[in-house]
Amino acid sequence: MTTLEEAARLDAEDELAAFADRFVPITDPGVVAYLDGNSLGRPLLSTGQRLQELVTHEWGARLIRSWDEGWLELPGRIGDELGRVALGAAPGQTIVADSTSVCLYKTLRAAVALRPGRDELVIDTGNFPTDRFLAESVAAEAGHTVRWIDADDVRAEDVAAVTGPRTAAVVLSHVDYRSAAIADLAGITRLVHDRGALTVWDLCHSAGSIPVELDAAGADFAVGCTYKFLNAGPGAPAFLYVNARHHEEFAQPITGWMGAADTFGMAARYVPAPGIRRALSGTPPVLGMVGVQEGVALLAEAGIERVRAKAVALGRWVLDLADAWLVPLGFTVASPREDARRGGHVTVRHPDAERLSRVLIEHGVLIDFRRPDGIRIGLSPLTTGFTEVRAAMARIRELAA
Ligand SMILES: Cc1ncc(COP(=O)(O)O)c(C=O)c1O
Ligand SMILES: Nc1c(O)cccc1C(=O)C[C@H](N)C(=O)O
Repeated sequence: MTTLEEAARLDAEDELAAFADRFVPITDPGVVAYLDGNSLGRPLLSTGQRLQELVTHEWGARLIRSWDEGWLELPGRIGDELGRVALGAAPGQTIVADSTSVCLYKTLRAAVALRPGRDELVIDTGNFPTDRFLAESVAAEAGHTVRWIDADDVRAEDVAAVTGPRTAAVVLSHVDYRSAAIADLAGITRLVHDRGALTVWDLCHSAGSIPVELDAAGADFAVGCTYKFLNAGPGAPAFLYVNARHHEEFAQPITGWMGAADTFGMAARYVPAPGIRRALSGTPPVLGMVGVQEGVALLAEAGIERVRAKAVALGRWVLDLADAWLVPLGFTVASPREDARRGGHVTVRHPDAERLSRVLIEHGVLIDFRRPDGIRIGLSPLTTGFTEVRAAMARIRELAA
């Protein structure tokens, strides 16, 4: 069923439909659909209000006193809430800081240092560039070798094939940025631990879209960004998770004063802070953290389970429309069809995807193109509607015909 009536029925039954009103409305009449929330989530109305208040009151009126009146605590406080709402992480293990790239660098260096005598880092060739580049540079710094998994959709058996007594750490994305394939976080973590190595999970395409159970899986480290499904804003700070069992030995390379035991003691030597705070380096980006706080608060209201249920329904809707309208035109579906294996977007492939993506964007269908031939349709359950998706798919059919 691909009718407008069916789309209207799905929208009417959508328990999360009202959450769209909490976002800055799209006023550009040229926009047919925003399907790129997995690259940049839409802004919450409350973020604008909170930023205004912060500038006027906390910054403008309270001035420097605000650091002691709450700002210094924000990275850990928001981290704990994010951990509770979306990551399955008990308090004291998640902190908001830096960019995902920098958090990856810190955790990779720390992971390698925790496994002396081992000299291999494992990553897949399909991973996001920042992950691959950093695995290579950390390996070069440590005198390690990168062992590549040559797969788009990494399975436990692929990891098993390249890990062994030389493996120090394995870096993987939980949800693949191109295909949306979900990796078996718990199973792979178990397998990597059986081989004596550590895991670093990239949760960029999971956080705020699909429930993650880091503690239950016994994960070692995780990083992720907040500007996608958490709607925190362009360049908003990332997050980093370190399982409590590693806190004492967690040694990250950017040893700034904010991660030191006594930040204002102006000590002669760096002594790391106890707990997750040692993952910090410099002054926390307070303005950027406002967006994270608002995004996490909204997610807490909506509930990650309901968000996931709607992401699955939206994904199925895209697949139904793609099968009916796009496959006959030469498209193929690159994302897993099984709901349990597909994250929060659907990618379709077409030989002319690059040109078609440009034309689609010109016509108000805001998707993105991922090399070599993928059109990525991002589904953000707090803002995306079923009628909106249908309108976009109809436009793709029309422009590709
Ligand atoms: C899987 C993945 N890792 C990392 C990043 C990027 O991290 P950063 O925020 O440092 O640009 C992205 C997206 O930008 C991503 O999709
Ligand atoms: N972080 C981005 C940026 O600074 C500019 C443009 C896009 C991005 C993205 O987030 C891309 C995204 N990680 C992806 O999966 O493609």
